[in-house]
Amino acid sequence: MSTTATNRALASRAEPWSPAEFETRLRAAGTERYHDSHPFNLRMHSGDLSQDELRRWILNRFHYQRHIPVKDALITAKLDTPVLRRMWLRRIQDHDGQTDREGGIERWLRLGEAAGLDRETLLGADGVLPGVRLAVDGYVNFCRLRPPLEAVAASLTELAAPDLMRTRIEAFQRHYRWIEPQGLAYFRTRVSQGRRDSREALDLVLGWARSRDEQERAVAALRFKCDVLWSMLDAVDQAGRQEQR
Ligand SMILES: O=C(O)c1cc(C(=O)O)c2c(n1)C(=O)C(=O)c1cc(C(=O)O)[nH]c1-2
Repeated sequence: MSTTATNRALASRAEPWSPAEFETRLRAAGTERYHDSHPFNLRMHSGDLSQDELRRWILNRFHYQRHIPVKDALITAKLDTPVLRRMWLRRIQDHDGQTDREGGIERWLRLGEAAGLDRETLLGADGVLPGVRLAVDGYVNFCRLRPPLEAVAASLTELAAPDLMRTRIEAFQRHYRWIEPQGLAYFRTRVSQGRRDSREALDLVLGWARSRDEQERAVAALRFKCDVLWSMLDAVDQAGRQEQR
C-alpha cells in the first residue's frame, strides 16, 4: 500500500476531530501557506513592485478571476438541494453580474484600465504565463473531479482573503498612486463578499465532514488550494526576474 493509502486507512479508523479542533486545523491550513506571505505579495505590500510587475500580476490574476465562476458552476452542479444551489449561484452572479458592465470580472477589468491595461489586452490573455494557466486549470479540474466537500473546502482560502484585501488597498493607496483610485473597487467589494462566502463554506464543510477521513480530505483540499495560489505568484515573480536579466 502507498503511504497515502496507508494514512487514509489509518485515518478512516481514527476518531473524528471535535468540531472545534477540525475548525482550528482548517484555519491553520488556510493561513500557514497562504499567499499573503509569498515574496511577491510582500514586495507588493512594501511598494517595491515596478509598474510592469504590477501590470503583469493584474493580467495574470485576471486569468484566475475569470475562471472562478466556471469552477463555481462545476460545484453548483454537484449540489443536491435548491438552497445550496441558490447559495452557490450567488457566487457566480457576484463575479459575472446580473447584466453587462457589472460584477467582479467587470471590476477587475476596470482595475486593469486604472493601471493602464486596456480590456482587450486582459481579455485576449496573450500574456498569461504557462505556470498560471496550469495552476488555474489545476484548481478548475480539482473542483470538476472532487466531491463537493473537497471542492468547497478548497474555497476556504477565502477565510484569510479579507485581511489581505485590506492590506492590499492600503498598499495601493500608499505606494502605487499611479493607479487611479476607482480601480480599487474590486478589492473593496471582496472584503465583505469574501467574509460572507468563507463563513458559508466553513459551515458547510464543518457539517459535511463527519469522519476523520473526510476531515483530513478537507484539510488536504485547502492545502492544495494554497499551493495553487502560491504557484501563480511563483510564475509571476519568476517572469519579472527573467526580464531584469
Ligand atoms: O486576491 C486574493 O488574494 C484573493 C484570494 C482568493 C483566495 O484566497 O482564494 C480569492 C480572491 N482573491 C478573489 O478575489 C475571489 O474572488 C476568490 C474566489 C475564491 C474561491 O476559491 O472561490 N477565492 C478567491
